[in-house]
Amino acid sequence: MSGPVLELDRVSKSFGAFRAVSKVSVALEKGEILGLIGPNGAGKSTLLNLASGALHPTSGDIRYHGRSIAGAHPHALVHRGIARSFQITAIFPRLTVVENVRIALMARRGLCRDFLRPAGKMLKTEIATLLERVRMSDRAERYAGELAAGDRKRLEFAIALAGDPSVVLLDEPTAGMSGAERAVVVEVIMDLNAREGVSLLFTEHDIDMVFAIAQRIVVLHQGEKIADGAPTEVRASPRVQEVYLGEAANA
Ligand SMILES: Nc1ncnc2c1ncn2[C@@H]1O[C@H](COP(=O)(O)OP(=O)(O)OP(=O)(O)O)[C@@H](O)[C@H]1O
Repeated sequence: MSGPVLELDRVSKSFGAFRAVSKVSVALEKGEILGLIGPNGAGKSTLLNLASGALHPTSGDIRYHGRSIAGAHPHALVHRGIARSFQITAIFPRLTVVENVRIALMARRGLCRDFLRPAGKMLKTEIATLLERVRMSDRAERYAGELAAGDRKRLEFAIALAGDPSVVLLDEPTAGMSGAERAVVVEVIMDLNAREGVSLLFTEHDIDMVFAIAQRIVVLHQGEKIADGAPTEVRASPRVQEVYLGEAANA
């Protein structure tokens, strides 16, 4: 089927009298890496929350493969193929990397009632594949709570990928990481997109990273979309320079 995988169609979101997102339209194409940028408070996280079902739009529609998903519960969307990775990682710190991934796989496959069975060999191949995809094979037996920021984020990717998603939404995937950790996370993101054809929509404060990996960039400012295009077009936009890049330069 052609057309966007995920489409936000003139979505608005108000919190009381405050409009955090105002009539924003964004179409994520199949296999695309789309970066969402904007100054603090521009509405990026709100837009990602609307896309993942964590928030429901005040008006406008959201479609996944052409069908409206506005108002759908996040769990339902995960099962349909939209995975969300959070700014604050949602992992079990006292379990190992392998155990965390196993639980994610079991949950996605409705095997939760088997939690108490000896789970040593269950899903071994799938777990190994997921860990390989996020470059974590060598950390399989480490406790999740002892991992460095970049490793935690990659474990979180593995958990998101356990549902075999076609769309992955990422909220600041390299936040709080060292340069080296960031480089590995970027490599994993690029690889997921290139090898698996996963469509990615991500927010990020690290502008260099956005311009390095995004194929298209949407810029928000005060809840409104002010640019949407190829990185070179966005970089050249006087409006973007004025409200966003100018602000960064003055910071
Ligand atoms: N639950 C909420 N209730 C009230 N206001 C909210 C709520 N969530 C977000 N806002 C407001 O909506 C605006 C957009 O917030 P949002 O977190 O989407 O921005 P952002 O672009 O992700 O910002 P940042 O880059 O700082 O993370 C902000 O002014 C914020 O204070």
